Amino acid sequence: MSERNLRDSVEPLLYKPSQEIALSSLRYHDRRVTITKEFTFDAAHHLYAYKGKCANLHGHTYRLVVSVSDVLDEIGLSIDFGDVKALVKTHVVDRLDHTYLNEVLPPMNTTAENMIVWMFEEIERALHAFRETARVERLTLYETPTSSVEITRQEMGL
Ligand SMILES: Nc1nc2c(c(=O)[nH]1)N=C([C@H](O)[C@H](O)COP(=O)(O)OP(=O)(O)OP(=O)(O)O)CN2
Ligand SMILES: [Zn+2]
Repeated sequence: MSERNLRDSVEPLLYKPSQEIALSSLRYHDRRVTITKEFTFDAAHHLYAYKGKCANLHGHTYRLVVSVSDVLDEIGLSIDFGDVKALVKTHVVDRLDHTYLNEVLPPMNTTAENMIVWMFEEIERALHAFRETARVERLTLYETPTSSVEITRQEMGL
């Protein structure tokens, strides 16, 4: 292949400086898109008024799957994955990681169901303060690899 033919075939694939792209082409307008970020944390707990092994002190590696939505900004981002990471870590994950949940959470039985309602309220409050148009859409909390609970915005009555 001649040098000229090579240049002609490669040039269209090369990165173009962003100044050459019209700002309006960087996003879809007025679209709300849901993004999802996952977290893990380790914690100990026991259940009250429960007949079975989970009445005893034990631990889990919890997995929390957080889906949030927002309208796209001027460059086509809903919410930056990094902002969701910082917010969920600050308001939920770092408060629970390597703790004894029965002491750290507000007074409640530490079932996965109760925990996910509390998590939804905490994340929704922090997200709304961060950006008024942002919403929590869905949370899934895995207590073990085979046991999970889930709650949606609709189930929260929002
Ligand atoms: N509906 C719920 N049921 C149970 C909860 C709960 O929060 N909501 N919690 C427990 C215990 O905390 C237990 O640690 C987890 O239960 P389980 O999935 O039965 O744990 P296993 O390790 O036995 O799971 P396998 O993967 O089947 O070995 C109990 N129930
Ligand atoms: Zn448990």
